[in-house]
Amino acid sequence: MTQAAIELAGLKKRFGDNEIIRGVDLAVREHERHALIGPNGAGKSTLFHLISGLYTPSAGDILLNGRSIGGLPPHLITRRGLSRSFQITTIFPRLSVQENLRIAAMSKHGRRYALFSLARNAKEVNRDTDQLMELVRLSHVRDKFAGDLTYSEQRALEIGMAMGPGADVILLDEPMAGMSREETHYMIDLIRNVTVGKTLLVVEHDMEVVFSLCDRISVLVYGELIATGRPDDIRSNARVQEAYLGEVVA
Ligand SMILES: Nc1ncnc2c1ncn2[C@@H]1O[C@H](COP(=O)(O)OP(=O)(O)OP(=O)(O)O)[C@@H](O)[C@H]1O
Repeated sequence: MTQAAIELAGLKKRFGDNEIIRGVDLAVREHERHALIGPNGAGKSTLFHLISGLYTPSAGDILLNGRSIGGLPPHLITRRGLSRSFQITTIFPRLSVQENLRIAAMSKHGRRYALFSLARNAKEVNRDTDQLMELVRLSHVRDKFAGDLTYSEQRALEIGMAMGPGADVILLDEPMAGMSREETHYMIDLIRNVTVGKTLLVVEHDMEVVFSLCDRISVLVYGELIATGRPDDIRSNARVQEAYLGEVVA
């Protein structure tokens, strides 16, 4: 059995008297694509904020590739190999696609910058930038301002930005939000490609995306996981049907 890429152990988050995450245990396996679903307000974003270091756990622990990251700030968690995208777009609109991805690629090399290795690093950064651009299929718009891209191209760029730091664990928060069916299908394929050999944890409301993209699914309801399993098991799980899926898939 492979080691978990992300492990949550008795994880809790309280805001004042309100316990939003109420003791979550979860092991996201290395190299799996794992979806986190649940009704509005279940705590999905809060869980992402905890894993990526924006929030500090009230109790419990978070392990990344077997090492505790609970309470570490976001930049140190990124350095340990975890990267995330946000519900809101986080690209630089007045920079080109190439410049945006270059910034992301540079953050991978940042710590190794030294006077005598500048030239070599610049070459590596350029190579990584081109690779990223190909991976998210934006080479044909490399010189366009990010702000002038179509909506789905911007989301693809955002995924490229998240991949840039060389992360092997990727968190995507509602990557399909606001997309047409056609754009959604394109994006499923793109995400499948960019996450080969990586671990993906994705929050997504679109059940077609979840069922076709992910190996396993976890269902969060009122801050507690009520089920984790393969798509077919989740689809036929009576508790999940009652708590969530019944409302979503007619
Ligand atoms: N900083 C905060 N302070 C107080 N309460 C918060 C804070 N952040 C989130 N909450 C509360 O936690 C609950 C869970 O919110 P969260 O955004 O994590 O849910 P979600 O499952 O991501 O919902 P959605 O699907 O609508 O995005 C909500 O009741 C929200 O009001």
